[in-house]
Amino acid sequence: MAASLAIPTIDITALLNSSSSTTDKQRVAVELLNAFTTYGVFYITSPSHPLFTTSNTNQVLDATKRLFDLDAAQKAQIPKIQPGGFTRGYVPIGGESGSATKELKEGFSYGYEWPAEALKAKQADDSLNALQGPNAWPAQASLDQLDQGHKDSFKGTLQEFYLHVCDIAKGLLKGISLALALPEDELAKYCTTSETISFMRLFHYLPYSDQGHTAQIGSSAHTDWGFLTLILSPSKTVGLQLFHDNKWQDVPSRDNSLVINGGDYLSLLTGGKLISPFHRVVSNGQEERYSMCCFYYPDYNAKIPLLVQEEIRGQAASGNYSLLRDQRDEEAKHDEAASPAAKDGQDARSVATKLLNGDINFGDYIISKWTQVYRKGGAY
Ligand SMILES: O=C(O)CCC(=O)C(=O)O
Ligand SMILES: [Fe+2]
Repeated sequence: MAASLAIPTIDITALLNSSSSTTDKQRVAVELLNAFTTYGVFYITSPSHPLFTTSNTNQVLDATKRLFDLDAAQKAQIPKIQPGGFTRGYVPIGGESGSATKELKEGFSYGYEWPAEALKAKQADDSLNALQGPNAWPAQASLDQLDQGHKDSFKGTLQEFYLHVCDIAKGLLKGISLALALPEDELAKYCTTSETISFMRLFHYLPYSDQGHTAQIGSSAHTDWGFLTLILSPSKTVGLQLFHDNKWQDVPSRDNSLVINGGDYLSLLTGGKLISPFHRVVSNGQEERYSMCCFYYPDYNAKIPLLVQEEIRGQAASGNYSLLRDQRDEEAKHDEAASPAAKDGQDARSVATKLLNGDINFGDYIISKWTQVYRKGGAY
């Protein structure tokens, strides 16, 4: 097993209460700055918040397991995610990869639950952006089965979990703003409608025996593209790893806490000062692993202004950002015509330059990213 790092756990309570003193918030901001500039990965907790309780973790884990325990025919009824950025529904094994390696996981992706009337009105006047839309829940008969004999509803549990995690993300934005010596509400300006385009992904990783992690992997080495990733992983077995000091090192889950990863967007905003960590998910060859990951995005229309002046954008762009890298598999890279990243005669690299230059917004860009990691070969 790889060595373990001294990754801090930060109590973010002061960022979640409107009555907190500036001193208390500043104290958390200092810890965040330290964690973001050392690893880009850390744990957060807040003992008084319902999210960080064993009973909540068990409830969310139980709902997740129930879903993946559905039989193949029921899973086949759940709409599968499609290329194109708006990812809702079932992710079949092999249906996505950030590299040419097969990722041995299945997933379920959901996000903001629009009130029916609001959704209808927005669909009628065509005012939804391309990352907004309805969730793709299992069929009603499957939902009934998922709820049978359980006091907590499957859908209700997951909806509440999503809202709680988004609240935590909003709290973190305050702390990160302070960490950057910016007004507390500065970063929230880039995330005014984040809750409606961000989403949660439930993952079920399957064990594989290749401990070189080359033939198969849980999640290929990558950085996350958005603002923040918030991960609940009750599995105690090895899984998430961080590339640090030139080697892969375990980031084991801790009770009553979430793992936070800085995203590429946040890192680029800060000229690379806050790290978007290079990470992957591996199997120990024996156990299954479950995780629930919220990918918190900036607004669809967000650009990437440089908020921290002490470093230049050229330096930032030289970092290892998956956001700026072509993640299609090798075969697709040779088939430029079939690649949306290549539209208008642009290759993935020059589209990334457009993003950095502010000529394309985050939402339009991220759609091409999702198409890069979509894999046609997914099977149940
Ligand atoms: O499952 C995890 O713990 C992390 C997954 C991940 O890194 C990702 O999907 O971007
Ligand atoms: Fe990730």
